[in-house]
Amino acid sequence: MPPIQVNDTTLRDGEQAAGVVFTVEEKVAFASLMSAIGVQELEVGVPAMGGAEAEAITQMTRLGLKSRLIGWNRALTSDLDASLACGLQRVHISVPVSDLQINIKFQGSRQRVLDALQKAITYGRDRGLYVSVGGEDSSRADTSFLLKLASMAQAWGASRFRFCDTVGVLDPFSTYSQVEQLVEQLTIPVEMHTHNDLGCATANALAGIRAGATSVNTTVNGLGERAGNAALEEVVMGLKQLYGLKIGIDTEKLQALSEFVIQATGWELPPWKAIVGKNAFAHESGIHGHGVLQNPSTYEPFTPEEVGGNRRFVIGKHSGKHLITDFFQQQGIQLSSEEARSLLDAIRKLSVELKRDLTPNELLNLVS
Ligand SMILES: CC(=O)SCCNC(=O)CCNC(=O)[C@H](O)C(C)(C)COP(=O)(O)OP(=O)(O)OC[C@H]1O[C@@H](n2cnc3c(N)ncnc32)[C@H](O)[C@@H]1OP(=O)(O)O
Ligand SMILES: O=C(O)CCC(=O)C(=O)O
Repeated sequence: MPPIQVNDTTLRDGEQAAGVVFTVEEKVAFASLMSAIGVQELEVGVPAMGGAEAEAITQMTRLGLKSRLIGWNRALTSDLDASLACGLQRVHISVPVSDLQINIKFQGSRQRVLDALQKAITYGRDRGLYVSVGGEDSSRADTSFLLKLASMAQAWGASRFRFCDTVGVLDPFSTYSQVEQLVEQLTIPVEMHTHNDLGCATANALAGIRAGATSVNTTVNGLGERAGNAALEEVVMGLKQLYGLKIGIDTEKLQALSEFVIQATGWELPPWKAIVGKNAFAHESGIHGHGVLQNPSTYEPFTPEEVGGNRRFVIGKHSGKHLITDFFQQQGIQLSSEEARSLLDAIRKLSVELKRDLTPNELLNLVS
């Protein structure tokens, strides 16, 4: 596989999640953190919004970060002026490519879309900008128009084309075949932008990469419009675990990044969230505990340390004697197997009554 890069859009599509606002300080701190852990590119926001958004982007451009910074724009020269005013050297220009979206935004005229795109690309290139182009709603577009627009964008000077599954309607198989055609048609890199409306965002991002895309949009915790985007932590660990690709991002910082976004949004994650959820490395069940105590690989695909997390053993309704014997041993209490058996009955009873796992104190009280 060719080298893959992440273009993380937590600061743009992530913040578009209904109800989320990052402060200027949070945006700047997040960008610095992402740069420090090796994320290659950051889509930092929408300069045309002005105000605090433009202020945050301007501050980020002055930091001299290692990550490349790119701003999101409509196909309007006024949007590009706003990006230039923030000091950005890279711009992403988005145009709708499905007829459904073209009807809403370009009066149903494909030609108007092409004209606006040509004008915007030329305007950006004339000012020395790196130009990436996004085909909004690519997955629902007429394929021949998508391929035509992408080829023309390349001819007009675009340096990358973004394939967007804007409303998350593809599965990995359809993603693969659509992206494969784009990759075959273009000489510029293709970037994946996938949404999670059907729970396929990460799988589709990886399928696009398998089809030849070399850049991928992610957001930390999968934050983003509606059901969110492909999660940074899932895509990076997917590339590493499934394809053996280490893309230069320090995976041991994934947990800290996730916590940063939880703090900044005020939104907790479901405990079962892949990679960074509270239960991603937690074990309560007897059979799992028995296995993990001997060899964590029995029920863990990789170590929690690899993603900056912790292994937790939880004692509750589903636990078995090995797990509770180990817990009490760590408290300096040796249990015979009969004692463990009778304690297990008490643990189950109390756990059912309380409808949850037991705390260390509750467990010690049961013994005393
Ligand atoms: C799939 C995506 O996530 S796309 C990114 C969407 N992100 C956002 O919308 C967040 C930031 N957006 C904003 O702050 C505002 O929408 C702004 C500043 C961009 C524009 O605000 P407003 O001028 O108030 O317009 P509003 O948002 O109501 O409508 C969008 C306008 O952009 C036009 N537009 C939409 N997409 C494009 C495009 N790719 N190229 C050119 N024009 C476009 C619409 O046709 C509409 O035009 P109109 O003002 O002439 O009717
Ligand atoms: O960059 C684009 O063209 C649109 C990106 C986007 O947010 C989407 O399609 O969901």
